[in-house]
Amino acid sequence: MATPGVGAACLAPSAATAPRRRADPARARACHARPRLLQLVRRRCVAELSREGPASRPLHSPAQQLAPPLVPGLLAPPTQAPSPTTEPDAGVGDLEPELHLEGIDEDSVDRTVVVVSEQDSEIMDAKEQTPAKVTRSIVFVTGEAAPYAKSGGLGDVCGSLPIALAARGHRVMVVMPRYLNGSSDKNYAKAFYTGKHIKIPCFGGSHEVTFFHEYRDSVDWVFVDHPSYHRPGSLYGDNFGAFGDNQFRYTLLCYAACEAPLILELGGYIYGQSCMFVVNDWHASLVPVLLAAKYRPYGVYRDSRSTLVIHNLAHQGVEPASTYPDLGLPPEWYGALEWVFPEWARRHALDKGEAVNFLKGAVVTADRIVTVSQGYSWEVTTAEGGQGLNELLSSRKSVLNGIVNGIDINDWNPTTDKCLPYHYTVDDLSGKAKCKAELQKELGLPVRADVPLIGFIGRLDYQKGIDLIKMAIPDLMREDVQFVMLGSGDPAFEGWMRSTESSYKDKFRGWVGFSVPVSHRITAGCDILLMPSRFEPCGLNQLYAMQYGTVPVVHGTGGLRDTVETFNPFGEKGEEGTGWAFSPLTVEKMLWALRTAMSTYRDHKPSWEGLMKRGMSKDHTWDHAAEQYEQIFEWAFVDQPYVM
Ligand SMILES: Nc1ncnc2c1ncn2[C@@H]1O[C@H](COP(=O)(O)OP(=O)(O)O[C@H]2O[C@H](CO)[C@@H](O)[C@H](O)[C@H]2O)[C@@H](O)[C@H]1O
Repeated sequence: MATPGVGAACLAPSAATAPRRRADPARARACHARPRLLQLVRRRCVAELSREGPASRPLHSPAQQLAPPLVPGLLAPPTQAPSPTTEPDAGVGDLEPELHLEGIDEDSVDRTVVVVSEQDSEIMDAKEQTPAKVTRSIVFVTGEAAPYAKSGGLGDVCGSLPIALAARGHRVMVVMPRYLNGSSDKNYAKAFYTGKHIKIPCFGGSHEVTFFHEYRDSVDWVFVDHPSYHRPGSLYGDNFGAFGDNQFRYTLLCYAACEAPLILELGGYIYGQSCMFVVNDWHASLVPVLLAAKYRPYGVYRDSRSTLVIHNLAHQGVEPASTYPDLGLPPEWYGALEWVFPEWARRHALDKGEAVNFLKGAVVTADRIVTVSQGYSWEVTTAEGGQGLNELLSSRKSVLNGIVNGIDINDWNPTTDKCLPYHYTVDDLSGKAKCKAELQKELGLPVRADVPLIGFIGRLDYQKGIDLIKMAIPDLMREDVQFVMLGSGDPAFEGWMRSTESSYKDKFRGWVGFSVPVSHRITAGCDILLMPSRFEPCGLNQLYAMQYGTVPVVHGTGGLRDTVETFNPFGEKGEEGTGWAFSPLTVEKMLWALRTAMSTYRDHKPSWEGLMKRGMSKDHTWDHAAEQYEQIFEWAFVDQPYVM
């Protein structure tokens, strides 16, 4: 019997000797539905492994063979199993075979055994997926992923890119915390306790975490459970600010993510040591440091590589240098995380500014670095955009690339969106006008088709340029216009939104809060979406807006400049462009762009329709980006690990 493609790499003796096999989604599903087949395959692979020579040892379980003995005393499983808060998953690890597949060869499995969920078939129907040329075991590590937990664009990307990669044939796992904060608990209802738990030596103790798992859309969603993830508030803080123990919470996540591929038998067998770790932002940034400092010296993960994905350089996970011993890293690795604040940023004359910086740790240890747009990959190497890391990032330019995010078109699609009262397509926009009227009704604004309705959605944060909107509002409100803002964050801006609403009752609505359905209705119901971001690594709202025929007016920076083409009525092939990207970032320029957009809306209807249709016709799917990520992974595996 031939070895099936999915996961074969993880059990293969070495990257050099193991032929890489193509694994397609159908095969992935077949594997999950065929535990017996997998167990047989695994036994065979294990047998091959144990024939390897003096280095091999008897295998009792993959975890025993691969992890703790090689990293002495690092992550011992606790002696007593903790009592799970959810029923153990009978489906993980010890599945009882019911199907008799002996004698069926791999190819016939591919053709005949396809277990497709309703959701899967919808996705497959929507677009025929191109399989990847080389398939891999990919482990995403992230602080958030939609729909489980989301505070912004990071959650959107980590909730959809893994699915796109899995659809191309990769075996994909996403590791994130199991946040129980009251509002997100129900999202984890289908994730079950795996029976696996480990103790993590850090912060002066030994901290037990457990693993939960859900298999959905061909992706293994792995949730790390620990009491520090169970508290009210948002993911990273509450009304009093960021949680004081975030460094601890995400240290646990990183250790757990390094162990997960070695110990979790998902769909019957482990991911193993030949993985591509995709570490997102500072929350996951300790992973490449751990690979270099705590695994590779003991022979583990030498066949793995890591890619750091920078979604936002503004958050780096910086804490006092005195916390370094808490991280459980060898003292000689301090330099990887060492960070010294410039003098102006220190608190007093005796403050030496010494700190540890998680994101910096990943910048100096990851094999590849990706930013979420090409424009941003250049900006991070400049003093203006590098947030203090520009020199380091410049020194790694040869492995630094930009890939513009895609969007989840199953979630963000005006023809099927469950949050919308009416649906529409590029060929029939009548539903959009109805969505606008419904939105005006919902907001208590005068229901008028002729007035331009401008929207803003986003975190109320310095990055998003809310202060510019605040300065422009008195001028803008003199026009015949309606404006709706949805956002939460800085309490000062929240208060300003409320008071502005009471000053301009017929024109302005400020919705303070975080509501995904409302964000969909605003995206569909508005004519214009405003994004005056100071910097924007990629930006998703402008992509959603274009997908919904809403014309973006943005500051031409980072990913906004890469994705929004300014309207040109005299282009070579006639009218061109999908919106307005203004620059520099001043109130005057922003007002100029808004007024130009509004007059085009009012006085040049055919041009406006052209703008809407060109935006809607653009390909915003993940397909192209997923292919580019595969190329980055290829390059990473061609090279030796950056830090061996
Ligand atoms: N009050 C609210 N209610 C409902 N939904 C809300 C909301 N506030 C924000 N959202 C949603 O959160 C997401 C925000 O995504 P963005 O990409 O615009 O910004 P963010 O700065 O969070 O992401 C960072 O990471 C992403 C992903 O890489 C980059 O695109 C971006 O430039 C970078 O700053 C969108 O889905 C938006 O609809």
